[in-house]
Amino acid sequence: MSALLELSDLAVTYPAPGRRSAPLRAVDGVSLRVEPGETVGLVGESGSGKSTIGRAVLGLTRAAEGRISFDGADITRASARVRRALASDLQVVFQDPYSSLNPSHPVGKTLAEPLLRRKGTGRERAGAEIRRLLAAVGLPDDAADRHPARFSGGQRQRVAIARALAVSPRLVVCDEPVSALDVSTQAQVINLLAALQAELGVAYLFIAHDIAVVRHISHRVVVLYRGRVMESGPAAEVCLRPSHPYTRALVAAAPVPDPALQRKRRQVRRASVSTSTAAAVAVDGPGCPFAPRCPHTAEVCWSTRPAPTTVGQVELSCHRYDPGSGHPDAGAPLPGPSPAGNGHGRQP
Ligand SMILES: Nc1ncnc2c1ncn2[C@@H]1O[C@H](COP(=O)(O)OP(=O)(O)OP(=O)(O)O)[C@@H](O)[C@H]1O
Repeated sequence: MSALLELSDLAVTYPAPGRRSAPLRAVDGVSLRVEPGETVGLVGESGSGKSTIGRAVLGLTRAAEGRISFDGADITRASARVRRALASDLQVVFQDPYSSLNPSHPVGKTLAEPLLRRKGTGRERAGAEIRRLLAAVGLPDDAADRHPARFSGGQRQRVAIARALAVSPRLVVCDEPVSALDVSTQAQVINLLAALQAELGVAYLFIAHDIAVVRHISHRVVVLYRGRVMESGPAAEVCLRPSHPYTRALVAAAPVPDPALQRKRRQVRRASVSTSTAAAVAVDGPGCPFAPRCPHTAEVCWSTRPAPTTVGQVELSCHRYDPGSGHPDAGAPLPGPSPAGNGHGRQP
């Protein structure tokens, strides 16, 4: 059965700043699926290609190679007309709602626009729909008369979510939707997204650099490094028992409230990732992109790109992972409670 969203070997390149250098492969051979009603988290450090994937799905950036399909239809190079038609199925929530909401429009007008574009929706029906949407995202009716500047950051993000949901999309690309919010507001917005998903059956491609946030909302997680998938699988497996040294480093970097545990985690992180300057230098060689930072490298890691292998429900791209013994430190639980959140990843 076809997925709601499917990326197959997606590559996106950007022109290099200098004329002589090769174009940057910001996304390189990424494959993933999002099923209806599911949340797939896309996590990685800054520059790993997360937003580029989101933009390619939305048709804002061109794919250089590979295929993007939505509900079985190839949309990789969809025309503007097809994209316009897709807008009712495919929506986005960005990190900064202030820049994506029109500051001179009251919120009611912003929400009315997509509703009135729908055939057969008159002003009266749109008004009722706006009240329903505001209630769904936990805002009072009179929010419709206020301008974006009169809301807090968390409330503005609720407005952005309401606007995305106004057209009853089947998939929302959430690009760092909570990164600009304080921790307690983050939790409220995450819980809101999860509740709306349970009610409406909408799917999310949820992009964030914080693995704790991603784990809390996602059913499945895809870990990106330099545009390539390092590890993917059920959120609980990937985030609680990370196998790839890079995922282990990401998990160990997530803060925990206890300073003693934090110290132990820092030790794990140091053991997981080399932090030397030389190691931070980009490699575009034939090997594993993580090799310069990895403490487990062998010769093959420098010469050959690792192919994804399946270990239980997880897919890993690592030459050094041995399903029997793992890496020297893989599989062992990280010290202390797992990063924020009280669940073990969400069940589909
Ligand atoms: N328009 C662009 N032109 C040239 N290079 C770009 C462009 N957009 C992104 N890049 C580069 O592509 C790579 C991936 O960027 P991208 O923004 O997708 O990563 P990200 O994981 O979303 O990071 P962040 O969380 O910082 O946004 C980075 O090296 C970035 O500098």
